[in-house]
Amino acid sequence: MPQDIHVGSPVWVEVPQLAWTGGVVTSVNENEVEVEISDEKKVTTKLSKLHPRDVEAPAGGVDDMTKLSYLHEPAVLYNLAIRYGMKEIYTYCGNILIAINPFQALSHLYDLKLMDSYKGAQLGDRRPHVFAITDVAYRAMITEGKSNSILVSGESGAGKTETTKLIMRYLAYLGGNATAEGQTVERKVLESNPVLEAFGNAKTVRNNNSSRFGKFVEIQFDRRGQISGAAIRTYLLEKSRVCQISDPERNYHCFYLLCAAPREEIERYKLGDPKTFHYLNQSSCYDLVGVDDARDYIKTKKAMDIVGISEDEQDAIFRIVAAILHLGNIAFAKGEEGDSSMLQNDKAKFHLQMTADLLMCDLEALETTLCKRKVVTPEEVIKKSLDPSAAAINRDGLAKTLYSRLFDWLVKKINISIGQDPDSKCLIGVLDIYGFESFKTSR
Ligand SMILES: Nc1ncnc2c1ncn2[C@@H]1O[C@H](COP(=O)(O)OP(=O)(O)OP(=O)(O)O)[C@@H](O)[C@H]1O
Repeated sequence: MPQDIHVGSPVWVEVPQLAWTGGVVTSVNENEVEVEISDEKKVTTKLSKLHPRDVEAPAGGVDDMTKLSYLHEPAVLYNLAIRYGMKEIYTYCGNILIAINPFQALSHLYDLKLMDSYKGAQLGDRRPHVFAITDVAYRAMITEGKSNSILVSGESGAGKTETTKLIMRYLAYLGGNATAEGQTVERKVLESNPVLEAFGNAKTVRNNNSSRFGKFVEIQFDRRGQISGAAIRTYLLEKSRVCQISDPERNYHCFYLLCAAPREEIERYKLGDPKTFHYLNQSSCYDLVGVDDARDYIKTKKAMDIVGISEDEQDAIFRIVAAILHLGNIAFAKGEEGDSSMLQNDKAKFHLQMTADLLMCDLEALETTLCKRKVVTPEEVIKKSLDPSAAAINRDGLAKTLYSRLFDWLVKKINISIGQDPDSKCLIGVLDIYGFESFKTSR
């Protein structure tokens, strides 16, 4: 709480909608303060809720917020807003870079000329930029001979994935030579993106293409500082989304892509309208504006070709995706014995049959797995019957495990295709992980 606020002090005061607005204190009465915010409009608030305002701060804001007289929330937000208004999306706070999503292509910010200008420059010599941060990480790696990491964090839709791609582009510029490895590795990492996105991204309230997993991209370098390999590690895939989605979000893209596949494939996997699948119809959102799922299905398959996933493997992948959709439609009813369950109807039997066919497993074994739980005691193994709701939970557990194993397998395959360098001297890791989101309930 500022001690020196008195009548006439310029302050920031919290107001609905605007978050913060500037004003001048007109009266102080113990803890109650009256602030004139504009056109003789006044608000009354507690002294502890006010922040001092620097009236001498530069009109165009500052490019490094450690230069601000006051480093509190309203000062930071105001500075970022002024700069954003001037299309300056990057601002430093010491050696941390803050990037504001421009939601429009700013190609002049990322061209070759600009990359040249950041090469070897000291942090702060040039305008704040993601290339400057990357350059510092690279130079430190070269001079100290130690690996380095860049952490990219922010809430959903903030621009983490785009920023990660820009970091990789700049590292390829620094550590690649036009004909060889650097470019190839960067290209391979980027080319694997559509595959990762089809299986790890989904539409959320904030972002139509939200990554629902954390990603650590390792760019490996040899002794000359040239890129010699790369690897992608993934974390914390949001498994619950496979079985549970809320309106107006979507499940993982791959489910909708497969439902929009050419007729031959739809018949092979006995699919149809996404509205007929329990794992998709919990939300009323099926289509995305500007996205053609049928076209993206073909694009994903092409990306799979590029990363070396064979036709047979692609069939196996989509069989699992289809099996998960059928699995979700296996509904249970109360069985004859107490606390037991059985398939609800012929429709459930059809989906069980389809799941077993697609997963190439025994139908009865699958049914038993869903309706019973194995309890291992020191003496024996008991099969305990499950009531319909426990069987549904069991079914969802299987769907989640199948999906996350499939995702892990894809990542492994992508890494083989990109190629790691076992003798790499150092690496730069880029961690793209969501943060700052607070949910009412954590799933
Ligand atoms: N630097 C940028 N220039 C232009 N557009 C951008 C930039 N950064 C982000 N965007 C736009 O914002 C959208 C969302 O960004 P992005 O997918 O990178 O967010 P994210 O933080 O990774 O979100 P999530 O955590 O949900 O995956 C992008 O699809 C792109 O349209």
